[in-house]
Amino acid sequence: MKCILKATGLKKYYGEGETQVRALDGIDLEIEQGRFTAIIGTSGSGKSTLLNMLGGLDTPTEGSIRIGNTELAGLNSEQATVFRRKQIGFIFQNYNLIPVLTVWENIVFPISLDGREPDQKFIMQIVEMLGLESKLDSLPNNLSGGQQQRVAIARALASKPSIILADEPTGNLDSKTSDDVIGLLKMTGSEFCQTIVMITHNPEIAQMADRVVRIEDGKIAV
Ligand SMILES: Nc1ncnc2c1ncn2[C@@H]1O[C@H](COP(=O)(O)OP(=O)(O)OP(=O)(O)O)[C@@H](O)[C@H]1O
Repeated sequence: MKCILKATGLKKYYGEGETQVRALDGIDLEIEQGRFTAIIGTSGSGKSTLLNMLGGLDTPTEGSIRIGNTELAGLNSEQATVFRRKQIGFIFQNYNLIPVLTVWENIVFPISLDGREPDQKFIMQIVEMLGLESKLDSLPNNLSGGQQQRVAIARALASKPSIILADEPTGNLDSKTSDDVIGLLKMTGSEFCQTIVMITHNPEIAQMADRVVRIEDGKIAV
């Protein structure tokens, strides 16, 4: 299968000298297109740092990241922002919805930022899959945690990114809601042929992935 995301010799060090933290200490990782990869590891092992690097939200101390044919280090910050918005959908544990915007406005917000027209038909398909049709005019604070996370998923999918990066997306949800959300994410992922990379502490969710990568002390455990 085609490799869509490749990290080579990835290192991220914070600080210097005795207090230096080696959050990532030499990661080589290839992610295949269309697959669901779970990233697991103990707290502080480097999972979020890795995901942030893979999505270009932070820059490595050393090493390179290639997404498709694009080398992230070759982009200036403006190009990187545009690239991220088009190619990557992010989902975070805390949903990161904008409280003063309605559900619909939240979903289309990243697309409007790019000055693009939202594909209304496509987005309504996602909205229906996620069971959000009746909530489009609501404000996020009036929704349950599971509903808010579904809005965040819809927002991540709406710009048709090739990669979804999710950092503990179900960390704040009960187990039933969490299973539903992961099920929906897997379904939309396979429907739209998206590559999913997800950090999880939950072994049951990791079991649903095509591949599990364990991080230990900033390295991939073998
Ligand atoms: N901005 C920062 N400055 C200094 N150290 C940092 C910074 N961000 C992360 N670290 C350190 O890097 C290491 C890896 O952190 P990271 O958040 O990637 O771990 P994690 O595996 O995602 O943890 P968790 O499961 O608790 O979210 C930790 O020791 C953390 O304290």
